[in-house]
Amino acid sequence: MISYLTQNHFLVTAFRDTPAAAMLDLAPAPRARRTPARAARSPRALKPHHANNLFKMAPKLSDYFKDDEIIASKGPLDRPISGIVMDSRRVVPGNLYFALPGLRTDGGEYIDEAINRGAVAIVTNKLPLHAPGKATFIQVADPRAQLARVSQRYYRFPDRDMTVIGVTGTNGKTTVTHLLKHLLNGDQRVGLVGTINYDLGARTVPSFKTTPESIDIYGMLAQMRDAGCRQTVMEVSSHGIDQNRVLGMHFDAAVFTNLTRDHLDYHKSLDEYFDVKTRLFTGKTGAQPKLAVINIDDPRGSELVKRVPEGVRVLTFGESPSADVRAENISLNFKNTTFRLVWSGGALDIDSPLIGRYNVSNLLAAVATAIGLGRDPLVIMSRLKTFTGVAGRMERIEAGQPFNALVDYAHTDDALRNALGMLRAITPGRLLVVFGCGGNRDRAKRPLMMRAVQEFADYAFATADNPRSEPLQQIFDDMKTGVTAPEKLTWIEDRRRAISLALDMAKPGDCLLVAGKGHESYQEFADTVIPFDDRQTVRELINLKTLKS
Ligand SMILES: CC(=O)N[C@H]1[C@@H](OP(=O)(O)OP(=O)(O)OC[C@H]2O[C@@H](n3ccc(=O)[nH]c3=O)[C@H](O)[C@@H]2O)O[C@H](CO)[C@@H](O)[C@@H]1O[C@H](C)C(=O)N[C@@H](C)C(=O)N[C@H](CCC(=O)O)C(=O)O
Ligand SMILES: Nc1ncnc2c1ncn2[C@@H]1O[C@H](COP(=O)(O)OP(=O)(O)OP(=O)(O)O)[C@@H](O)[C@H]1O
Ligand SMILES: N[C@H](CCC[C@H](N)C(=O)O)C(=O)O
Ligand SMILES: [Mg+2]
Repeated sequence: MISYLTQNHFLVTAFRDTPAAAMLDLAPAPRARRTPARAARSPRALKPHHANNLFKMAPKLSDYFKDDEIIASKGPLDRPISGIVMDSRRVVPGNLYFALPGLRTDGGEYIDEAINRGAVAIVTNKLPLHAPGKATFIQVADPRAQLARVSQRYYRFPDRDMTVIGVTGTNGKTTVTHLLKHLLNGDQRVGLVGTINYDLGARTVPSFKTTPESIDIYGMLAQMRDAGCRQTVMEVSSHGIDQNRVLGMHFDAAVFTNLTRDHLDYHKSLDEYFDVKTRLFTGKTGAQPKLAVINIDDPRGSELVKRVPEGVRVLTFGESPSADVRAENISLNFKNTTFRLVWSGGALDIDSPLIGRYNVSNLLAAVATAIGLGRDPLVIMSRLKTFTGVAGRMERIEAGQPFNALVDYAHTDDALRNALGMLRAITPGRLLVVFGCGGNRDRAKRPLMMRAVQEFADYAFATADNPRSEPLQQIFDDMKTGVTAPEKLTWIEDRRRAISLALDMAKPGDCLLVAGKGHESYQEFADTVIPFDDRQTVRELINLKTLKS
């Protein structure tokens, strides 16, 4: 459990390892049927024989499992449950606890705790020889996969009540989902699940995982449905696919942005990372999408097109002349991006404040998806005009300083190369960078990120970016192996001080990029998370320095 103060000074208690739904009460109870207890409380109290009938109708444990999903069981299967949970610490009386095997521990270790807290049923991959107490035990082959199936049933298939769009790829998921939400927002409300927040229709809450656990996702989709959302856009991370967090989800469209190096701490190789992403398009997540929207400027995208099964409609996008939806006459500058978007049905002149060539790709992805789903191109065009950008993605900080200052979420070598390459081309003065590498993440990307920064920046400050439980010195040592120009680099552990020194160095005409944390409002250490927001810090420091001078 991690406690921290948000920038607004509200105490937020983040159970990073537990379902956000439990923590933030994101998951609604499934819409109640008239159970005997409810019926007795209601003014239209039922006669006893009606109550008996309703009791028979109340959902039971067995209603959430198909016979062939159960390998063996002990105890009654016809008992009602009060909710589903995957963390023993969150169990309340009447719950069904899923004991999931994990990378660090095994949920099976916490079965006794779950039962002590009142769990009435346990799903596990190994049945205990002597089942303790009166709880029902259900043995299944893959508890994580079963969790998704049960969650989907428990929340009554909310994905089938709305148009669901899943966006995957190494970079651009957040940008494309926010763009899509903006484009599709009209008569019908649009829900969103992703890195920055979860928009549930009636309320928006900060996010704790890009793609949350299946129990959270289905719970959130149920809330969106109840709030009147008929569409939802969702970032689908490779962890999410691999851990069956979206198993069984009916995607109306699946979007592929790109694939570059990341997360090789988790995936064995780039090929395996790609194979995992591919599952979203081939039906290996349980259901084939109706539409696949794929970036063919990326060689992995062209490969993906070949893997999409027949029956899934494919719409390709990119700068490539063979793309179904393509960009022509691209013009890039620091203020806006313009291009002509061409597809078989016509052409649109795009003018967007999103800067950088990669944003042409993001804009194509979003517009191609909206067109592919049959939305009116003229409405798309008019909505695009009012899209101002995504928090912490090339976000400009204007505090009266005589140089450009930007905060961006680039945290891979590819993203850094793109972001810095773009800024290099439009910066008359020097390009200064503050950046770090995340702890407990892909160690091998660290030297590559350093190399990318050294290639483009005139001067860089290497600092902390969520060291988590790794010693910062170890992260720095990994980064050091990528240093090519030590004279253009300073190591500063404290991120605020690194930003301060970079601001001291900046002169008119220069550009400062603070990369890696984007919208994040915290800095995560081994056992504490402190409030930290790059945007706020840059603004504050500029104001302080202006006052002093
Ligand atoms: C690497 C990774 O994805 N790890 C996920 C994995 O953790 P794990 O296998 O280590 O789980 P574990 O700690 O061994 O615990 C096993 C089970 O025991 C349970 N448990 C544990 C302790 C206890 O007292 N009681 C109890 O019941 C846990 O709830 C869990 O279900 O399973 C856990 C839930 O079962 C996840 O919360 C956890 O995500 C961690 C927090 C995480 O940081 N994930 C990141 C890397 C992630 O998923 N990121 C992607 C975005 C990536 C991108 O940028 O593209 C995301 O979608 O957010
Ligand atoms: N299409 C793209 N191609 C390459 N780089 C991109 C692209 N879009 C955005 N970026 C870079 O990657 C950073 C992250 O973008 P974004 O948040 O949209 O990606 P994401 O896929 O959601 O990332 P994450 O997996 O961390 O949630 C941006 O700040 C920018 O530097
Ligand atoms: N979704 C990414 C975000 C990385 C952001 C960066 N600030 C870091 O902590 O490495 C991850 O969890 O790997
Ligand atoms: Mg994201």
